Amino acid sequence: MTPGIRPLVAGNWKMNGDRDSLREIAAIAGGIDTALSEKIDALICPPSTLVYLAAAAVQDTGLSIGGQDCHWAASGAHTGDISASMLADANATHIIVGHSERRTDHGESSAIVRKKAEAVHAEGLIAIVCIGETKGERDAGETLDVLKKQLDASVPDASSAQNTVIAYEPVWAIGTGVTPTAQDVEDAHAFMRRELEDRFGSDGAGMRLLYGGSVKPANAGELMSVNNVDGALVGGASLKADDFLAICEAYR
Ligand SMILES: O=C(CO)COP(=O)(O)O
Repeated sequence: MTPGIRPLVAGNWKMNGDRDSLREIAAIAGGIDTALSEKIDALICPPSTLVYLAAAAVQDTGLSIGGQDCHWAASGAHTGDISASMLADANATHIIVGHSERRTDHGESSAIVRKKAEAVHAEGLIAIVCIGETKGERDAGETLDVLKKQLDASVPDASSAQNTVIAYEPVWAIGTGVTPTAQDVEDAHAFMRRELEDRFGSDGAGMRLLYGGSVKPANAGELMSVNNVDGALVGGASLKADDFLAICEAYR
């Protein structure tokens, strides 16, 4: 938590979900009651095939719908890609950029991630910029160096507390059931906060810093109470309404 910052609990469905899954999204929206939505923002990022339908299903609820990635261009000859303006047109409010699976599977550099985040901002949407070290980098004691390099190169200069969320996702904690200790998370988030304050001043102080990587109902309470952790980016446990809502409940 950071005093004065409204938490964001975000689900990244990755390459999972079909139209049947809209029921799960409706169930999540139904579980974010008024009391909870006064305390947190809640977001699900389904595959792009479902964004428009999901956004229609959650209208006037405490749940928002986002995209998982976008191209940096608004339109053009980029077969298979989707633009931030298309996701905006489908009523997405946020777009994840720079997820480690994009960086690894698609060779995305921080320079590309930055261009994508700029495209998100240009559409008036919120960019969730992901950073995080690999196991090898952590073992070599390079975690904070990696975070600094990725923050510097991935986060656009025009970022503000309103249009940008940073998600710290240690690559080795994603989908493994293994998480860093609360102290390790606190150290990483304190470091990111200092870096962002140095660069963006009060906007850096107000940016939401999410933790992601094997967040589940059993560890959400501990992880979400860590200083400078302003919410979660949840993968596997966001696919089932009961699990995702149990994570949100950490903030009730
Ligand atoms: O990559 C993640 C969210 O973007 C985390 O995934 P898991 O919660 O499945 O570890």
